[in-house]
Amino acid sequence: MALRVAFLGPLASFSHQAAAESFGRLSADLQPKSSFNDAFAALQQNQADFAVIPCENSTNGSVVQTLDLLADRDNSYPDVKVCGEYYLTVHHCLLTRKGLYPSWAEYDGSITKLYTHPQAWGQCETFLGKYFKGVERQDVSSTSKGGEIVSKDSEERGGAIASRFAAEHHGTDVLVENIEDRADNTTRFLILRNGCALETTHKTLISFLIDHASPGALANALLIFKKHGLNLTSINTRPSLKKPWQYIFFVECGRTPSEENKDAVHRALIELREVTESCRDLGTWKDQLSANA
Ligand SMILES: O=C(O)C(=O)C[C@]1(C(=O)O)C=C[C@@H](O)C=C1
Repeated sequence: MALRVAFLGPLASFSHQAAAESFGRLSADLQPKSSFNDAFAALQQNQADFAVIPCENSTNGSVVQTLDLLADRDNSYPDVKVCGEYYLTVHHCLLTRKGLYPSWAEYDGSITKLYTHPQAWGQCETFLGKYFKGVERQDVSSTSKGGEIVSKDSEERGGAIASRFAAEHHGTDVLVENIEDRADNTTRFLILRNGCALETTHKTLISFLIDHASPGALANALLIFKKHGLNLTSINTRPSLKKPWQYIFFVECGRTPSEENKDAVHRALIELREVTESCRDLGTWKDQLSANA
């Protein structure tokens, strides 16, 4: 099953970008949620394996909503754990309904309302102070939500602060680009997981050669992994180049470390040496998909 990754939606938010960039290569199932609370709840209820949540911005400081959820004063999310981080460079644009203004050079100052996520205002204060002093500001659940609102409204002269990606997604114009106060504007996202659902797995890679003339030699070798509680996760072969049609087997196996199985790999290797022509321990590492505790 693909990894389920929750993030603040709708699609084309900065959180979506961060989730896609941090989990894209794992072909994850990216799940937009309408609030940070919903993303936390999905994780706690095992409806998501990970959540990608902003916690801090280089220009505007902490995302207090996230800190409040992590503070978890009423113990609603006891199993939510941080397992990683991701830095996203954040470039904001001013989005307006398609065709509303010909260009920024010809903008007549008629926008009456601006929409964005509360975090984004503070990242664009210089631009807003210069061109939109006194214009009404409406907080919305995400920058992408702001883009969606201005793409749909037909009466109002609204503007949204969001990404170029959101403009393309919602079919709005980009009236001005790079309106953030600082070109190095960066948001740090925390990667969260459910500490109960997914424990850290350690993976080990072992290679061995067996006597192909001996029936059951491979089965005997694989049974040793089973005996020591080592879960087989992949088997590959390459020609041994010693004899034609003889192979080196590469076996990857995983285990959730515990007091009982801490010597499992060592014990399995001792037994493997007895049933194989040769065998080699190629190393153990923390499985990236189960992440760090
Ligand atoms: O509104 C979005 O697009 C989000 O993903 C949220 C968020 C945030 O809360 O920090 C993410 C990155 C930017 O800093 C602005 C907004």
